[in-house]
Amino acid sequence: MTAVVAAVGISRRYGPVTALAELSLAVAPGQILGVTGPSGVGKSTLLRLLAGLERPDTGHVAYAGEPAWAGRGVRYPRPGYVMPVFQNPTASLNPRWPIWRSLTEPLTAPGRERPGRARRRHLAAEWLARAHLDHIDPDTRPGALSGGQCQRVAVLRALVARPALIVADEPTARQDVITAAATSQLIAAATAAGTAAAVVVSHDRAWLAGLAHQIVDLA
Ligand SMILES: Nc1ncnc2c1ncn2[C@@H]1O[C@H](COP(=O)(O)OP(=O)(O)OP(=O)(O)O)[C@@H](O)[C@H]1O
Repeated sequence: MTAVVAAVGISRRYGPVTALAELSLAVAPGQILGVTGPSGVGKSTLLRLLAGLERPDTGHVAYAGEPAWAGRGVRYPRPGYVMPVFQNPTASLNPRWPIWRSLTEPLTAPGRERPGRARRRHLAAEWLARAHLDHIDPDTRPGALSGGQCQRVAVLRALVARPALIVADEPTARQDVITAAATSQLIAAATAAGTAAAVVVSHDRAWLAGLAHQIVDLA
């Protein structure tokens, strides 16, 4: 089965610092790969390389068997192929936008049929309900939400356009045990159909063990 994402011998340096050295992995459709390890070991760097946000200094990344960096810039098999969830949810949620707008923004990517404003608001409400966040008004601005609520909205935002690959950096960082379990369910449900894959970074090995099919420990 062709991997959703594969990396062969990827390395990344920042000046004198080797953030990641000679790493290889592959994630098949339907699979969740967990990444753990101590602070500074290169987990976020690995996610940026797998997401195509940065180019490896050595080695190769491939999406669905196609080289990610065949030309000057990254090439995804389709718009929205990869969706990131950043460590800091405010990086995904525009503070000036109501959350319905941020949540459904991936649906406005080129090559898609753009839903109208009312449809987007309705879809946002549906996704919030799916994450047991239906008490949140879709017109709320992120500043009025807790850190944990923002983080779950950021996870939902990564799922709405049904990406092939979800890369999530500490998606439960601000969450208690119950909300972390809800986040697991969202990620697991997004991959359960067997077409999408996920790579999830966490310091919480117990939580990761309950979610991931395989775990890479960068320690
Ligand atoms: N943009 C950058 N410029 C310079 N150095 C960087 C950059 N990004 C990462 N590094 C360095 O690369 C190393 C790996 O960083 P990275 O953020 O990938 O680690 P991490 O395992 O995700 O850490 P944490 O668990 O604390 O988030 C660190 O030494 C870090 O200082």
